[in-house]
Parts: sequence; C-alpha cells; structure tokens
Amino acid sequence: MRITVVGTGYVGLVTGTCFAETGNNVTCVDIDENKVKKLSSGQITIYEPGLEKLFERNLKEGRLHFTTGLAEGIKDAQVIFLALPTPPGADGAADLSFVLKVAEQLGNLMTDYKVIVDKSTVPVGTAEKVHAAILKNSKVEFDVVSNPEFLREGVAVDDFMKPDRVVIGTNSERARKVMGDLYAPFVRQGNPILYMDERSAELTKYAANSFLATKISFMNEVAVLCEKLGADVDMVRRGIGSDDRIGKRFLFPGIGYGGSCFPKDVQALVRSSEEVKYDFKILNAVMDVNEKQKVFLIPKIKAYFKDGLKGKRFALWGLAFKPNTDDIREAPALYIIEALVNEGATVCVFDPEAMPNVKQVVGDKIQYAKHQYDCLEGADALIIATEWSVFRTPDFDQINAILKNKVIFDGRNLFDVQRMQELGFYYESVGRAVSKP
Ligand SMILES: NC(=O)C1=CN([C@@H]2O[C@H](COP(=O)(O)OP(=O)(O)OC[C@H]3O[C@@H](n4cnc5c(N)ncnc54)[C@H](O)[C@@H]3O)[C@@H](O)[C@H]2O)C=CC1
Ligand SMILES: O=C(O)[C@H]1O[C@H](OP(=O)(O)OP(=O)(O)OC[C@H]2O[C@@H](n3ccc(=O)[nH]c3=O)[C@H](O)[C@@H]2O)[C@H](O)[C@@H](O)[C@@H]1O
Repeated sequence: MRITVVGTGYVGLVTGTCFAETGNNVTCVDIDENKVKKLSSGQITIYEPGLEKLFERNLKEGRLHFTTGLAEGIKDAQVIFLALPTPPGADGAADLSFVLKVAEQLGNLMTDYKVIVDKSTVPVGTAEKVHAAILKNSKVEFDVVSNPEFLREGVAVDDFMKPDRVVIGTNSERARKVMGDLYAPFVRQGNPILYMDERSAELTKYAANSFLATKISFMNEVAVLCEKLGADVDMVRRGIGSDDRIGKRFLFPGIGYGGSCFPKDVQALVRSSEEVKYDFKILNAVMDVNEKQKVFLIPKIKAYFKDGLKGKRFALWGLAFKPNTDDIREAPALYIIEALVNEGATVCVFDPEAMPNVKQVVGDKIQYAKHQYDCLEGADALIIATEWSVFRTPDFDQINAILKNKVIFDGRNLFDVQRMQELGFYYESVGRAVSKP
C-alpha cells in the first residue's frame, strides 16, 4: 500500500518505519527542514532501541521517503496518517491547531479517495472536526479514521510490531477494509483489531493513559502509607500484583510519572470532562499526587542535611523521564534539580542518553559528568532519578571510594535495603525502610 505519515516526530517515524518494514511504500512529511534533511540522508533523529536498523534498511531499499512538501507527499497515498503534536493549550485541553491546519490543507490537495487517520492523541469529537476541516475544501470522497497509538518510548518498535491490540474507529466499511489490510501483519499473534466508532476510539486512548497514570499515583500513595506504617511497598506490590485482576505491571512506585503523554493526557481528559460539566474526581487526585511525587525525595534530603542544602553538592544519576530514551519532557529529575539549585546546592549529573537535551534546557546551572562515577567526586550524596540498567548493579566499592558521604537517595527503588545496610550506606528509597548504618 502507499502510505503517507504527516509529522515525523516520535510516533510518525516509528509508524512510517514499521509500515515500510511490512512492505508498504511510505512517505513521511514534516515541516522541519533540518529533520527531513537528516532523515533523507540516513541520519535517525530519535533515540529508540531497534529502530535505526529498520530505518536504515527501509531507506536503503527504497520503501521509506522523506519530504517537506505535503502536496508531493500525499499525491499517490491511499492512507494518510496524521502523527502531529497535540500539546496542552493554555487551559490544559489538547491544542488541535496542528491537526486541523493540516486537515484543511489536505482538502485542497486530495485528488482521489483517501483514508485520513488520526494517529495523534486527540479528544473525543476530533475525527468529526477533521472531517469538517477537510470537507471545507475537498472535491473528492474520503474517510476519517481514529487509530490511536499505544506504543511506549524505549520499546516502541516492539509495541508497534506486536501490539496488544489495534483500535480502529470508523463507521465506514471501505475505510475499515483498508485499515484491516494494513494492520493484518501486526496482529498475527492473535491479538485483536478492535473496530469501534470514532468517539469510542478517541476516548479509549485517553482512558488507557489515565488508567495507567492512576495505577502509578495509587501505588505512590500506598508507598507513602508504607513508610508511615512500617510496611514494605515492594512486598505490597507483589502481594497485590499476583492477583490477575490487578496485574503485575505499572505498580512501581517512584518519583512520579513524566514524559510527553501521561501528564498532558490526564490533564486533557480532565478538561474534556469539564467541558461536559463532569468533575472527574479521581483524575484530579491522580494529578495532585503526581505533582507532589516529583519532589518526594526533597524533604527526605532536607531532613538528612539538618544544616541546610546551601553549599552542598549532589550527584544525580538519571535525567530521562524513564530508561532507554533521551526524552526529558516532564522528567522528575528536572524538578529535583530545580529544587536543589533553588536551595543553593550544586548538582552534577549523569545520564547515558539525555544529557545533551538537558544541557539545552538547564545549561550551566548544573555540571555534566562524562561517566556515572565522575559525578560522585566530592558529592555529599547520590540521588537516583531514572532506573537505567547501568545504575542497577553499580560498583559499590567505587561509589564508597569517591562519594564524600555514604548517602544515597533512590527515587526508583533499585537496591535491596538489607544489602545497603550491610554495605554501610545511609539509603532512602520510596515506600521502604531506611538503611541507617
Ligand atoms: N511520543 C509518544 O510516545 C507517543 C505519542 N502519542 C501522540 O502522538 C502525537 C505525536 O506525538 P510525538 O510523535 O511524540 O510528537 P513530536 O513532537 O515528536 O513530533 C511531531 C512532529 O510533527 C511535525 N509537524 C508539526 N507541524 C507539522 C505540519 N504542519 N506538517 C508536517 N509536520 C508537522 C513536527 O515538526 C514534529 O516533527 C501526539 O498527539 C502524542 O500525544 C501517542 C502515543 C505515543
Ligand atoms: O500515549 C503515549 O504517549 C504513551 O504513554 C505511555 O508511554 P511512555 O510515556 O512512553 O512511558 P511509560 O513506560 O508508560 O512510562 C510513563 C511514566 O510512568 C512512570 N512509571 C511507569 C510504570 C510504573 O510502574 N511506575 C512509574 O512511575 C515512568 O517512570 C514514566 O515516567 C504509555 O505507556 C503508552 O501506552 C502510550 O502510548
């Protein structure tokens, strides 16, 4: 099939590459000239494990093309995916201007039947708005489909290639057939394509992200309670997760959910609810808990350093909002850095992938180490903000030798408390006992 993907950011590039991998001819369109230039010359623009190999192969074999020209990009396409940004507007609702602008342009450019697919995360009713925006200028038949994306950064290729489910929202039989054929190679494992109406598909995406965020905030509150009541959140997590009705995944407490999606999508669903005069109480609490959780470690750090944080030096491991990505959007580490710097502390950071992105935002307010152990030099304590694998089994002798005090504040519960006790570290984590040698 001939496919066009408009918007070649995270989702667009993964979508385009994976459809090319299953034999389709894909053109990716983006207004960012620099990005298109890089991608056309074989330079990948995002860090995503496993993507580069597929990208290079499909580019070389001529199934993947990049352009800044929308007209040229959609000329022969049977299906056009819109993978455009939907950032929060001033009131927290999703800003649809990117999507609707392209929809209006498409109306002028289309010369034969096409299926236009909303891949972006968009509020209920957007498919109808996109339809209306295209119809304003269009002289040809078309269908608009809602096909939300559920991939996670860091495992995006696997999530796209082997999805738990594919949601296709349309009432058009013609579009349903096209989408079914396109996704057939991805659902061979027996996972379903769920056909539904556009509105249900749109709400499914927000409900999924909001439910996952709720699980996380719930566990973060359980963790607080564990600390107050002397229970261990790891045990409680295992205890409840073994029940199939609850499930083991997304029960890890920590320093709050970040990233480009959970924070914005939970907020957008709350705004959508308000528009229909519904007070979504649970989600307001989920957001509240998450705000507090991002700086959960700060009071612990302040309580430890009774003489204040002014002049103290901290080593910080992990900047990305989660491991295996260089994405720092809404990363809890940034909130921790801000709080420490505001208290007059010095911070030296290390992250395997995200340091260039942090440098752009935070600049020389902090120091950047070349190696995870370099930033421990002269530090009063180590703080862990992202659970990269390289941080899970560090050389504790080296930490001990370099770090000024044997003090670790761990926002991701990486180490066994008993072991830290034996190693002689003062060690605080989330929802577990404190190791006080
Ligand atoms: N990042 C993720 O993990 C996921 C994101 N989503 C949703 O997918 C959508 C896209 O997200 P990302 O890929 O992360 O965004 P992104 O910000 O990485 O990429 C968007 C791209 O669209 C381009 N663009 C903007 N206006 C354009 C125009 N008029 N014509 C052509 N290109 C244009 C930008 O230059 C940029 O390259 C959002 O609605 C997001 O919520 C859904 C699932 C996962
Ligand atoms: O709509 C989106 O963009 C995507 O949002 C999330 O994916 P992503 O943001 O890439 O990352 P997750 O793995 O979901 O993690 C999100 C945040 O939750 C935190 N988290 C996750 C799991 C957990 O148990 N505890 C926890 O604190 C992570 O540290 C991270 O900050 C969803 O998992 C995807 O299904 C969805 O497609």
